[in-house]
Amino acid sequence: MNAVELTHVSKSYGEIRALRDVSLSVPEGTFLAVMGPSGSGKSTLMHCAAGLDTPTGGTVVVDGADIGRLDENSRTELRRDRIGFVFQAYNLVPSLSLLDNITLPLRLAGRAPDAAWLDKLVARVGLSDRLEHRPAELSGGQQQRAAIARALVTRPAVVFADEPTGALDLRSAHEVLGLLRDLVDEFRQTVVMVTHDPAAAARAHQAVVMADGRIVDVLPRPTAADLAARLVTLGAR
Ligand SMILES: Nc1ncnc2c1ncn2[C@@H]1O[C@H](COP(=O)(O)OP(=O)(O)OP(=O)(O)O)[C@@H](O)[C@H]1O
Repeated sequence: MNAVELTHVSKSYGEIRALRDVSLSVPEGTFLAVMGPSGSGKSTLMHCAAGLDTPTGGTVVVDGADIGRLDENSRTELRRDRIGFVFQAYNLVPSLSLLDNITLPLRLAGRAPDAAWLDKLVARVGLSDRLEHRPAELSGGQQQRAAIARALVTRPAVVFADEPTGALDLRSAHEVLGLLRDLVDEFRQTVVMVTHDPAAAARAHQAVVMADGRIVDVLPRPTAADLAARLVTLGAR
């Protein structure tokens, strides 16, 4: 089954056509990277796929639910319970401990943590001995790993990661990407990641390249060199 399925999705902002007839399937348990020059529509694609923005045309199905047919409450619930988000700037709550940050989505949903899953997740992201710390006491890499645990705590159908390594040094970025890939391989977590970095996208199972609101390339098992070369030709147009 597909965790996410976009069919003929378009999105216009007035005269600007940010997405033009985009169709895309993300099978469960796979890792997809979305690349493309600035302004090509990556964020718009992700926002439409995550129910944060409403397409002008086409359909978006997440975890079997046609988002366009849901009322606002059901869409909010779907986002809260079935979708995880990881941002470039981590977006942890500074006043909360790491543990409270990680379990926040469950509290918002009025759900009790599954203790076994929480332990496993926290151990897997390497933060078991940091749970009482505040975000400011942690490195950027540790904060992003906490944000990844927070995104996974509800066992969502899909995690959307927007430039998750954009603020990290090379070594932390490598760790975070390795972690995302492992979560896909070990837990069959579906991940969709927007990135400008060909080396990051090369960790995905598949990469799509966007230009002018369209998907212009689909690369299975992408290499950093192939992606970098493709982006150079797009940038040169
Ligand atoms: N809220 C908005 N109102 C008007 N135009 C918008 C809005 N959001 C995006 N756009 C336009 O839609 C197009 C696609 O933007 P989008 O942010 O999706 O690109 P992107 O590939 O994510 O770029 P970047 O890599 O710079 O983040 C651009 O022309 C942008 O200016």
